[in-house]
Amino acid sequence: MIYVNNLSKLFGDFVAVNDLSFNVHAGDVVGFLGPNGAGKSTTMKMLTGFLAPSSGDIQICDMSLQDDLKSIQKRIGYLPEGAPAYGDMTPLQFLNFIARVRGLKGEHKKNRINTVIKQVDLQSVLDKPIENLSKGFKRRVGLAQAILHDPEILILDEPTDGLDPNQKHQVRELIQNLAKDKIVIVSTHILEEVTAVCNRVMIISSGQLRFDDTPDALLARSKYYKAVTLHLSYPSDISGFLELPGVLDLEHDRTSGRVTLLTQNGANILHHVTEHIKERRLPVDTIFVEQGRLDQVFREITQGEQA
Ligand SMILES: Nc1ncnc2c1ncn2[C@@H]1O[C@H](COP(=O)(O)OP(=O)(O)OP(=O)(O)O)[C@@H](O)[C@H]1O
Repeated sequence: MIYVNNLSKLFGDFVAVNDLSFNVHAGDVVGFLGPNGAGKSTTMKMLTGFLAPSSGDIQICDMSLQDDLKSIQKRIGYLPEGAPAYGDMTPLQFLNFIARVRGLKGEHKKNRINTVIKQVDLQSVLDKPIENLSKGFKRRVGLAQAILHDPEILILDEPTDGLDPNQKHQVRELIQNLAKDKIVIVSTHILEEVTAVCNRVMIISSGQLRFDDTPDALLARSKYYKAVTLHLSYPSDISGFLELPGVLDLEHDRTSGRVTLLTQNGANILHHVTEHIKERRLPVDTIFVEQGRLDQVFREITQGEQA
């Protein structure tokens, strides 16, 4: 439903987006990750028609973005970076204004405005000027305008930025509910958000696509995937762990007493480890199997850090 072919964007000589190609289909909730300046916002701006590509081609709903910009923009809801809005308007005035721009009328308009106000929980600030609202509420006003016309495609540039933990949770739930029959592309710096909300992860770095797969596949790339981490109550001889089948290496933090056993190719090592602990009567008070560490795998993919 979204086809992106060889998309690039140059600002002068600087290549912000470098030959990106990917497809996105209905039901995809894509987490768009990358370090600062990776090209996420620039890509989103091109997908929404706010920025013209230097080269490449975008097709959305069987239309070319270049030729059918207006029809495509009707199908897209976009929360730009920083959620800009007219600061002197109240959220209610702003949503009425956006509803008019989107061509909503009569009862339908009223119903949609009331629905989104409830969905993003704006009731308490409806009549305050947007410029006086907290960052979190400004973000929610931005989200409300993005979903007001019930678009098929939602492109959200850091929707949870500036929200408190409760609001973050609420916005993630909202995205999950909205995502059932839509395409959602959401950029974030919060790695855990991707596993909580998305069924697909795209990582870009220096304008290039470095990873495109499921959150589980991302975790499986981590050197800590299925690693066994345990805590020793007091220092002991742990060298025997390295002899166990499937154990590749061992990390030992002597200060905290934490030991992590890395596996060979994600082997299941837990039973060998627990047997060994029993045999040697090691003073282990906590033990768990790791899912993989997102921060480490993100660094590895974006900076080429060795596993
Ligand atoms: N209008 C512009 N003129 C010149 N350079 C620009 C312009 N817009 C973006 N850039 C540059 O392009 C690169 C990509 O920027 P972009 O905003 O897309 O990154 P990002 O991945 O969204 O970063 P962040 O996570 O910090 O928001 C950056 O180096 C940025 O400085």
